[in-house]
Amino acid sequence: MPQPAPASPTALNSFDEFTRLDEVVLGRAEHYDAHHTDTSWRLFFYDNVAPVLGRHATPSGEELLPIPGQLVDELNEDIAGLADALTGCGVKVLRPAAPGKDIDIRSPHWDARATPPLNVRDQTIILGNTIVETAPHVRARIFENDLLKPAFYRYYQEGANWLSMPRPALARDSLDTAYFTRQNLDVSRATDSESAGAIEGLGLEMVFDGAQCMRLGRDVLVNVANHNHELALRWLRDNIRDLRFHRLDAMADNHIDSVLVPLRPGLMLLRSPAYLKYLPAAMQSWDVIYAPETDDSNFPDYSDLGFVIPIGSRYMDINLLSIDENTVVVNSLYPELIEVLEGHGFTVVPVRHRHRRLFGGGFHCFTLDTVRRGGPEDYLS
Ligand SMILES: N[C@@H](Cc1ccc(O)cc1)C(=O)O
Ligand SMILES: NC(=[NH2+])NCCC[C@H](N)C(=O)O
Repeated sequence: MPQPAPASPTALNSFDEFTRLDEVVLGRAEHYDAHHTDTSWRLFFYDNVAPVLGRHATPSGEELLPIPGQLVDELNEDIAGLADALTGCGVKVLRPAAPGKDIDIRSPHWDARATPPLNVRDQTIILGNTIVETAPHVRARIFENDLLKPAFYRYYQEGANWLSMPRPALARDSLDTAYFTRQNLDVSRATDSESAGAIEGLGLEMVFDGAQCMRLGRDVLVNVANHNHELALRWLRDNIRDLRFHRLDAMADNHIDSVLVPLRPGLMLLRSPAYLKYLPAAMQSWDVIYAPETDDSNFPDYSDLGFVIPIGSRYMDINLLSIDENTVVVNSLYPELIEVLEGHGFTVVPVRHRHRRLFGGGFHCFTLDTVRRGGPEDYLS
């Protein structure tokens, strides 16, 4: 049943992924007309893009990979549908500011075409009453949170705490390739075209995205797949003293929200049984809904549009957004999942989302849930 959201302004309060949602920031895609495929981008998406980078059809020297305008328009249509659905559920929807044009950014060591604030889950974690800005991996995303600052200041005025991890320089050797080399994967297709400058003596930096975390009340799961992430886990533990951070040992290359989504205490959605072993012991006895198989017919056919790189996997739609412990917003183009969730008694709000593999985000990625009703409960004992 839709419940009215409280009158604004509201204090920041978000400790988990599933208690009743009252307020959310929803990303936007205006001017998402290219992927800047520099080394930091290629490494970040390597799991998904390596096979395509290997094909002779790739824009090897050409770093700006254009995205057809029709796809951006369709994405914006789908996001508008998501905004309406959230409002219809009684959730207050805030938006980042819109970039007015394509923006080229430059640091002392590199330049990049800025990514618009679409996947707002990625560069921030809300931990209770604290906004934590994380340390971007992709150079094109380093100023992305500027467009969320109007919202962050609003919460700050209402009493939120606000912290930022040290901003990484993302110089030539800042990123750790260990996750790939440990699997004997050759990363040269990502690193061969590196043009960024080096900073003498710097080495691996703290680099980490908010979407590497899953929040469970007083506990937070943190995916650590390399030394960049290891430094960030230490920073989280040193700076947020009242939550318990659990290290997931390389459950994925980086983000985990298309692998695992806690649905309510004692029940989670998981990509497959192979991922259980990464979870804290207490979660291994939770009930699990495994993501039903999909095939290519669930995804648009882009053959008429020429070369379009899928930066997201087929599992992107696991990435749902909970309105409360019984209500979830799910991509209508994943009917197999809707059926399973309804079978478990969930009310599913279906919203169409076509191009999730091109822009690399589902509904969890597109949103930053700033106000939920739950507190720092102990769900793990
Ligand atoms: N393999 C990564 C790469 C990726 C990250 C973010 C995206 O938006 C898209 C793709 C996926 O989990 O997590
Ligand atoms: N918060 C996000 N942007 N999550 C996206 C994770 C996508 C994941 N790499 C996949 O390809 O399935």
